[in-house]
Parts: sequence; structure tokens; C-alpha cells
Amino acid sequence: MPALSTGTGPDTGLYELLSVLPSQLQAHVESADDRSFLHTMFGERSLHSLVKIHEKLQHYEETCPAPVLDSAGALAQGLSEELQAKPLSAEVRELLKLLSKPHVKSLLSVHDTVAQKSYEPELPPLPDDIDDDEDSVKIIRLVKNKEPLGATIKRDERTGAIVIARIMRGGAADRSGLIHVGDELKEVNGIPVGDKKPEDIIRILAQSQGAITFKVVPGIQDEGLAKEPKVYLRALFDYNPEEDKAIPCREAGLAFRRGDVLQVVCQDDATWWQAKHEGDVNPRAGLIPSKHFQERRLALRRPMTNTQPQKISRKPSGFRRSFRLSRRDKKTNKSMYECKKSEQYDTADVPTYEEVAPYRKGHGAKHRLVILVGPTGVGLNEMKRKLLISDPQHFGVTIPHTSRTKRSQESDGVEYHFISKHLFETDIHNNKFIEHGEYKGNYYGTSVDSVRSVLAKNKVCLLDVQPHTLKHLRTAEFKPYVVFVKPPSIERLRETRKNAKIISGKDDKGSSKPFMEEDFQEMINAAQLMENQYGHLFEKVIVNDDLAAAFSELKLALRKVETETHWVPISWTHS
Ligand SMILES: Nc1ncnc2c1ncn2[C@@H]1O[C@H](COP(=O)(O)OP(=O)(O)OP(=O)(O)O)[C@@H](O)[C@H]1O
Repeated sequence: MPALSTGTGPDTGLYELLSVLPSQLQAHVESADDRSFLHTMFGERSLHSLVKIHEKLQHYEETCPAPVLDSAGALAQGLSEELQAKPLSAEVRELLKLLSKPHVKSLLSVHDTVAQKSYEPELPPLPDDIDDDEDSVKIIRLVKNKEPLGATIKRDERTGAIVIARIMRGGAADRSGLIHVGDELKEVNGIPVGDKKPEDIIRILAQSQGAITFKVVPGIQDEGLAKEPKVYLRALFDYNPEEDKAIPCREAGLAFRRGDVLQVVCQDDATWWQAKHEGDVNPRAGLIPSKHFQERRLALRRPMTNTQPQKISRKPSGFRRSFRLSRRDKKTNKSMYECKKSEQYDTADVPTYEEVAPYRKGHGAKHRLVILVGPTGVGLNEMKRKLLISDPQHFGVTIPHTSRTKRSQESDGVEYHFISKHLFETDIHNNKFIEHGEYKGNYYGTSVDSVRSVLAKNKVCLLDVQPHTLKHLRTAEFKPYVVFVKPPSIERLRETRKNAKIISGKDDKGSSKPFMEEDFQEMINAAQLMENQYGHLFEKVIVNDDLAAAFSELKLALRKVETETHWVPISWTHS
């Protein structure tokens, strides 16, 4: 029995067993025929070969061999063709014969199929011993690579069952869409787990490679929870997890910039939410501080710097640009106005996140209000003027109110709406003005209704205001698109504003004077303060360096506002 004698080492046991079996069984077998049958069977070469193959395979399984290539069939074919063209020695002939054998061809084909992993995991046959109350059992087969499954399990304290406790967003289990929180785990790879400790099951899972079969009883799912939450937030602050000492795991954090739109996929944890950048194809979510947590820590950080509102420096009283634009009387200029509200800053608000939803202006819907914000002299008026000239049918500006008496060349509702002082005061009291001021005993102001009347003409209303009024204008009715016009560097200001004139705030005559060095510095400082304090409310920032370029950028942005989808506060989309 040559096959029996070849076994060495730990594998020899099976051969020995085969060789001794016939003699051992002899005592129990009476008929000579049966004895000879046993002898022949256990001495059969093919049986020994099978055992040998089995043992070899077992050995290979332990060493986890990896295929060198996955196209052995094609290689053999190529080799045969090449060899046939050469002088045929005895060895070459033998090799050609071997390679042409259907068995060898099939073997190589199977090898390639396995190497390419081009097989679908087969679903196991449905167990036929399912209890009546087990009719909702699910058999799930996942193919696991080196990546963890991304699920945790626990023992349900009430029922004692092993249940799925958590599915990590974007992990393998989550992506499969087959396993859900609350599902009861019955078996893993055919092994019942009901009596096992969660740690033992985790060990089984960790050791498993390739296809893993789960038998689960689906949990009762809350429809709302089952779907991926669609909460979109606009970040109102910059966040870098690398600099966050509080985050439980920095690598798991999601960095973002103020203005980014984030899709929050899990808010289960009160302190750390899971989110991803809107539109990001990478399914894996990262941790971001929750709104409540961020508000709390920002509020704790801020009192030292913010109990005193930061005052945005500007000319003695220069700010009422909207008034000036609609005015034909060049003697009166913005320096005349005092804004009563200008000192009110929003110290109570801690900007963290704002829930947003996609919005696109529908056909026939009113235009969004376009608000321009920027420091004195930066060019807001110039931008508005250019827009009005470019398309007077499309763009419009508000007509201010005043309590001063109408002059002979003026008409009511053209330069101003002329109203009595008493009515003006009543309107102030009734919050009818976005901004108002007083000069030489007369009131001037822009009313909310004046914005409405421009919008009612189906025009885009261009308004420039002090940034502190933005909060009151951010309503579903106006859906304002806020553009911050920012000055370029001081060097570029010196270059571009060589021939420009700024309306003097030092007198009341509306006289203009060339820009001074201090005007540039003041403009840059004021812009910086505005951005720090109100930057989270700006939807678009345009640097007014080259006027033509800045204007084109503005025009393009405004066209997009009308034609494309933008993210707006969710409350604006409910009306
Ligand atoms: N990019 C630019 N390059 C050169 N000159 C410019 C540019 N932008 C604006 N100007 C000029 O700067 C001056 C001030 O501009 P404008 O009056 O539009 O500023 P404003 O922001 O409305 O200021 P104010 O708050 O004083 O009303 C104007 O003479 C204008 O033509």
C-alpha cells in the first residue's frame, strides 16, 4: 500500500487508520466476501489519493494561499500555442498533452474563477425547521473583507435576546441596508448565538472572513428612524476637529468652514452628531459638535470679549446709502442721518448651525430681496447704480419716506414719500421702518412697505442696509440674498481708487473728496469687524477690487439666485 507509507508528520494518522481498519474490522465480519470487499475498499488507490488531496487542501487552507494570477487558463493556452511553434522534445510533448486535457483545463478555469472571486455568495437553503412564530426570520449573507462590519450588539435586558445595538453610518453593515438597529440576532454562520455572550459573538465575527451568514428576526422599526434623516444645516462657524480637545476621536471628526452645508445623519448623541458634507459621495459620516454643545461652549468662551458690543467704526453718521440713491437732491447726503438702531448688536445669538432646505424661485414667485452690505465707500452705491442702468426693468430700489416739507420741484412718491412727523412717529412705533434717522428735525427712513412695493412690480429690489438690520429682514417673505462687498488690500485700494471720490461725512453739503489713506484703513477695519460679527449671514462675498470684475461677479450671482437652487433657512420654505 504505497499511498499509506507516504504520510509523514501529523498527517499520517488518517493513513494509519485506513491501513488498520480492514484487519480491525475482520473480527466483526463473518463472510469472506464482505472481508474481501472491505479490504479492496480501504486499499483502493483512489480513496488514498482523495485522502491525500483532502490533507493537502487542509494544509493550504491553514497557510491561506493567495493566487499569483487570475488568468491561468489563458496563460496555459498561450503557452501551448507558443510551444507548438517550437521543436517538440519529449518533455514539451508531454506538457502539451497535459495542458490539453479537459480535466486540467477545468482545473485552471476553476482556479481563475476563485482567483477573480467572480462568484456570487450563495444564499443558504432556507431552513425547513422554521417555527410558526419565526416566519419573519431573515437570512442575510454579507461578504466581509478586512473592514469591520460596523455594527455593535448587546443583550436586550428585557427579553434576553441578542440584538443589534448600533449601526455605524457608512460602515459595511449600514451600506448593505440589510441589518438594522433592534434586529434580533439568532445565528451567525449556522451557530446559534442566543446562549452566547456578546463578546463571544464579536469574536466569531472578527475571526470570520468572506461570506458571513446571519439569521435575524427583524426588529420593529420606527419608519422615521429607518430612513436616513434628511437634516441639512448650514455651518455658521469654522470647525477643525484637530484643534478640538473635547472630541472623543479626532480622526472621526468632520472639518468644515462657515457657510458649508452639512447633512446630519445621526443626532442620537446629545453632544456629538454624525454628519457629512452635502453632496459628498463618501458615505462615511464624521463627528461634529451638536448645536446645543457648541452653543454652550461658545457662550462660555464669549462673555469676556462680547459683553461690550463691538462698534463698527464709520464716519460720524454715514450710513444711509439707500436714502441717497433714491434722492435727486445732491445737497442732502447720507451724512445727514442718525440711525437710532445702529448701536444695537446681536450679542445674545451664538451662531452655530442653521437648518436649511433647498429653494429655487418658482415661476411667478416674487424675487428674493437682494441686500448689499459693506463698509462706507466700498462701492455699494456704484454696484446698485450699475445694476439699475444695466436693466432698469428688472432691478428696482426703494423710495424713502421723509417728514420734511416737499420742495416745489419734488413730487410725492418720486423722490420721497412725504408724510407728517406725527405719522412718521406712529410708523416708527409700529415697526414700519427697516431703518430710520433724523436730520435737522426731520425724519428719513426706508419702510418695509417700500420694499414690498418694488417686489410687487416683479422687480429685484436692491437694498443696502446696516448689517444689524439683516436679522429683521431674514424672513420667509423676503428670503434675502445677502451680498457682502469687501474692500481689496490697501495697496489695491490705493491703486484702484486714485481718481475716485468719497462723499464727505465731515460736512452736510454732500461734497465729495478724494479718498485719504485713513479712509482706506477705516474701510478695511470696518469690513473686518462686519465680517467677524455678521459673516454668518452673508451668502456671497465679493471683493470690489476691479470694478468691472466685481460687477460681473455680482450680476452672475444674482442670475443664479433666480435660476438655480440655493440653500435657505428651512422656515422660509414652509410658507
Ligand atoms: N472697484 C472700484 N474701483 C474704483 N473706484 C471705485 C470702485 N468701487 C467704487 N468706486 C468709487 O468709489 C467711490 C465710492 O463708491 P460708492 O459711493 O459706491 O460707495 P458706497 O459703498 O456707496 O459708500 P457710502 O457708504 O459712502 O455711500 C465712488 O466714487 C465710486 O465710483
